[in-house]
Amino acid sequence: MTVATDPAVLVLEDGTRFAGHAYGARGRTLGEVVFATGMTGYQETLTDPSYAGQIVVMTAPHIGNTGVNDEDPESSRIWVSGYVVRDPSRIVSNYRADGSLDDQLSEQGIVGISGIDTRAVTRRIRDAGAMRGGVFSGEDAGLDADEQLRLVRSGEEMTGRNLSAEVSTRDGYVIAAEGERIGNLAVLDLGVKTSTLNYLAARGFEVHVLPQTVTLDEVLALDPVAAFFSNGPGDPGASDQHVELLQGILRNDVPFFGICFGNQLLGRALGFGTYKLPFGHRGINQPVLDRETGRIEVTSHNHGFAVQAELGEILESATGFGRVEVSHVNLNDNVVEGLRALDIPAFSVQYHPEAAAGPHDSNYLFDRFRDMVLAHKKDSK
Ligand SMILES: NC(=O)CC[C@H](N)C(=O)O
Repeated sequence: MTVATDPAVLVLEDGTRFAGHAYGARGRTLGEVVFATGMTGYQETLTDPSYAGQIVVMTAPHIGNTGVNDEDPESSRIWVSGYVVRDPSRIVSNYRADGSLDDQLSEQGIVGISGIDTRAVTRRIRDAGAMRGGVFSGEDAGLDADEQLRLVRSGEEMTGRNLSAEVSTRDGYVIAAEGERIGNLAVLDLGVKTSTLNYLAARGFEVHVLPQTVTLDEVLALDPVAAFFSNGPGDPGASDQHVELLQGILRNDVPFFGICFGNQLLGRALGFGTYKLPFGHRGINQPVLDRETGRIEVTSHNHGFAVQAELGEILESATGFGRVEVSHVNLNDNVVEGLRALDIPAFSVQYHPEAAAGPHDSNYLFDRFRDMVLAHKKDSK
């Protein structure tokens, strides 16, 4: 494979410019520039719908070594709006590979840039916070620098952005339960990852994946043993309709588990606020404390927002759902990483127990969910 040498530039909204080479599709793309620290798992990152609207900078310097395959994607396509790497691999070297990352980015129209000092970009974002940015290549690389900056600054801010409609399934579908069947699980697809669905089906749930427009009546018509809200892109503060849906689900005594965006929506449903982190957590090496067991897990993350809640004591839901506690905390920065309601069967985590890509330390949460649902089923008989 030859590595392209035609010019491209990454422009940040503060005016910083990083010159590099075109990678993937040529053209221009805009988005929020964020960095991801995983040393492995670029396919899982690229296909995670939560990255919609974001230009992802990989801090691992060498990307593309293992090419691409059909087994690792977390959804049907690449969702990042742009991709920034330092040193793309010149060869594809893996027995599972059936193509190169560069080609796949081109095929899917994803504008990337290589030859970038990704450490410098990361330090800039870490110091100044996530910013809007743009990648310009092909003819757009030749645009006037002022024009490029104007375009970047005309891009949408992530704060206030609702992206659920862009990533959610249009039609509902079902994944059959494996083993002993527990019952129907209503899954709100806000950008769900395939691994999550597989883990849920493997725990005995008949997984009904529902579009983000689903109504409470439609959810209840499934006679669900539980409900699940997925990860997803955008600002949880802009998802009022999903907060209301969740409140309806909780009021109907349906047990609930949420991941990432789903955790933020549980936070809001219980009456807490959400806020934007300076540069977020994205990677597969984030230490999280499970306060119930005292165990520390190394976990997979991808979030730029978080739930605002006191860590110290037992809290009271301002929306009438009783007592709540912060169940998990990030040990790097004390950000809330999980919530548990004490008076209703509901909990959620801000990180990714499906671990794609990433360590499997937190897989137990799917068991905890199954156990909670089975206990609730028994109690309500
Ligand atoms: N992975 C996710 O679900 C991300 C949730 C939300 N979009 C955030 O950035 O915080």
